[in-house]
Amino acid sequence: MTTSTMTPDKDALARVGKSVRKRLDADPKAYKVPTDKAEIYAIGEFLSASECKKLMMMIDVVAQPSTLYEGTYKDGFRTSYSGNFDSHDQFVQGISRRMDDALGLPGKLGETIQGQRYLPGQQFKPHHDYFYPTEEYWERERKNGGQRSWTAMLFLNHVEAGGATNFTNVGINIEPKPGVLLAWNNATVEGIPNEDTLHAGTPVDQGVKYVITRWYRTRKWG
Ligand SMILES: O=C(O)CCC(=O)C(=O)O
Ligand SMILES: [Fe+2]
Repeated sequence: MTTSTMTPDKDALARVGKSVRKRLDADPKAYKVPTDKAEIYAIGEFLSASECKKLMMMIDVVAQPSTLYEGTYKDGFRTSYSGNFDSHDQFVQGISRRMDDALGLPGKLGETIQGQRYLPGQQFKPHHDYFYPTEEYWERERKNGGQRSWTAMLFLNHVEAGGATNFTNVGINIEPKPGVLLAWNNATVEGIPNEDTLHAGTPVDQGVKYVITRWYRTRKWG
């Protein structure tokens, strides 16, 4: 078996990784987390307070118990509530475009923005955002835009206690702060899914946590 069949979309992951890296490195507002294990960037004040508020209200409308390919709500793996936004909504389209612009990626690569809400005790245990090509779901996702490259996540509010995004192997905790965009490359520079991007939405202890996420594929999504 060749490397490219063992690692689907390897060349595309390397190419997309490189172009986003170049874009973020040139952005004076983007802060690069100092680690060699993964490419993780943060941009502060990406959204205004009123945009965050509007998105939180929209999450309350679409939120249902979160689903997963592996593990279920019942297993306690991902106990948040989440839902996809209406991709035809003009406000959602504007936010999506700004995320695409920050990363320099064409919007067609991005999945519909997903909103997520965690109440006290709720969490998303350590996981990778990339797909495991050995799993049954892969055949569908392969045709659906292929492997996930970058993740862009926006924190919408301050959480009284808990709820940090923890990059388990890197050993960093990112505390929720309203309007902060967090973006990371799920692959290595070579285009191989990066195991060190393992991350968790740690349990909320007090308050509520709201985030939105947009995952980018290597090819046109959908
Ligand atoms: O809520 C978080 O901090 C992490 C969310 C996450 O990992 C995801 O939605 O893929
Ligand atoms: Fe994730």
